[in-house]
Amino acid sequence: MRYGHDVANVRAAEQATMARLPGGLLMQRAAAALAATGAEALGRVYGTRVVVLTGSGANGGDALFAAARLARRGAGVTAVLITPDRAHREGLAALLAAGGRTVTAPDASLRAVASADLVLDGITGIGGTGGLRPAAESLAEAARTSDAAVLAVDLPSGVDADTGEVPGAAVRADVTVTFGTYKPALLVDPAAELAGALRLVDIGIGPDLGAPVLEALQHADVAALLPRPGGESDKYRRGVVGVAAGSARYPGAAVLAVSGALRAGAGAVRYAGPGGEAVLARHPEVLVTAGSPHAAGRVQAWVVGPGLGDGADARTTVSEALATDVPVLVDADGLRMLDPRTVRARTAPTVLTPHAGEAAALLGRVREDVEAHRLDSVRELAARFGATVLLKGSTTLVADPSGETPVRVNATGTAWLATAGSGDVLSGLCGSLLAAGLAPRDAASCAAYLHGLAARLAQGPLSAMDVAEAVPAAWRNAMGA
Ligand SMILES: NC(=O)C1=CN([C@@H]2O[C@H](COP(=O)(O)OP(=O)(O)OC[C@H]3O[C@@H](n4cnc5c(N)ncnc54)[C@H](OP(=O)(O)O)[C@@H]3O)[C@@H](O)[C@H]2O)[C@@H](O)CC1
Ligand SMILES: [K+]
Repeated sequence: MRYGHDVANVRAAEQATMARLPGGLLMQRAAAALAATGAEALGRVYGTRVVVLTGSGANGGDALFAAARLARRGAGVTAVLITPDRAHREGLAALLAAGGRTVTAPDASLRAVASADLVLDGITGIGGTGGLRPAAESLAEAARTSDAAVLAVDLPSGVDADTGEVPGAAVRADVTVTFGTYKPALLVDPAAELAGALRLVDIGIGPDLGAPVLEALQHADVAALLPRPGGESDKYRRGVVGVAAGSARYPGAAVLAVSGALRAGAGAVRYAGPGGEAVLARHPEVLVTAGSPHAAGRVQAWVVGPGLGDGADARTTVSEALATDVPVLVDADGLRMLDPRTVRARTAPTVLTPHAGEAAALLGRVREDVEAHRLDSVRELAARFGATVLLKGSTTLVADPSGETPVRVNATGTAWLATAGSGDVLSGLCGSLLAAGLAPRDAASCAAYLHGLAARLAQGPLSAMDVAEAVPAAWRNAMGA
């Protein structure tokens, strides 16, 4: 598991650790790791040009100490002092002692950045608030347009550490070296997208960290959560999933949702709706009824919504599914028919799987607002509906209604997944895992993981059906088989 902790937690852990260790040791550990990553990015250190964007806090101190190490290995180092009278005193002294120089004039600073091989971004770390200020903004822009590798210290400056929001100008890094734990901004978009490759460095604060606010599943976690059929498994033990999706107008959504469900280990899939013929043509093993969910027979979870359209039948379908006492996943068109009171009153779990536009409609906001505040939005939706919410996106988020468990973040997705119908496959996949008995948060986060991994394994341009067909390979891959 990869964990993310908020700033208050990191600061408390830092205090507790520092009380046991000699002063300055944490910063030296941070600087050593930064210098090593910087040297790796440069290939050969001697004779290269390194520029430090130096802010007024300890983030700048880390960067200055790291630069001093590179200067001692023969790099020509220039520290751009954004607030010259407030630069980290010991860090600056170390750099000057190692032969580095400083620059403060705006023109000279921008020229130094433009001709650098490596830029160390030490403007702000976890102490930054709001977007970059104007002086820092032009330097960040110069770094972005230069050929230099940009190495962010702890976080790309300008992002909001706790929320992953990017309130204004920010640095775009190629690599971020972060200390002690991941900060939410490194895992949640839009900030995560500015961080580049991530490198987590253990500086010794781990034992003092409290509960994480974020978790990202890794292969081993998914392998431990996925169901394995035992010797005595019958179809009900493996889970029977009901799919109420598709319409005369959109039969494809039914086929895709069923495909996702079949490939995620369900013992059987029952389909209810007008798309039965199309479903059977592709998947003869499915038990089909033309009626509504009531007519479908016993299932252990329902997937309802993809391609339903918005007619009266669609409303009946959604309310019948919600009236059952099994887990229900609501997606796509089904999300437009949701009343928070009905969802909250359910005794079995409900999972909602909106993309940003659907989430915005549920929250009464505009899409851009949800995209800018993803973590907030997913938490608020989960609380408002009393449901587990999976907010789709380049980094998919899964929040539980209690608000007490860490939000799960999935990073296996690829841009190729933004293809028509891929969400239908995801809902089927997740429905299967719910039917197998996984807790809603586990089902949703494992489904997102497998879905993203399937798209990666399928490689390159792909259709939604390609994603569904690659799910078994993703499953085997996660299981290490
Ligand atoms: N945690 C750990 O264990 C360890 C942490 N370590 C390191 O410490 C870092 C945290 O250091 P920190 O607390 O000094 O804050 P930091 O991020 O340098 O920024 C604060 C300064 O920036 C300024 N400023 C604020 N907003 C701004 C903006 N938008 N644009 C421009 N400037 C802005 C603000 O100035 P002011 O508002 O007062 O003008 C303030 O002075 C952490 O990220 C890690 O790198 C390591 O040494 C190892 C151990
Ligand atoms: K930084």
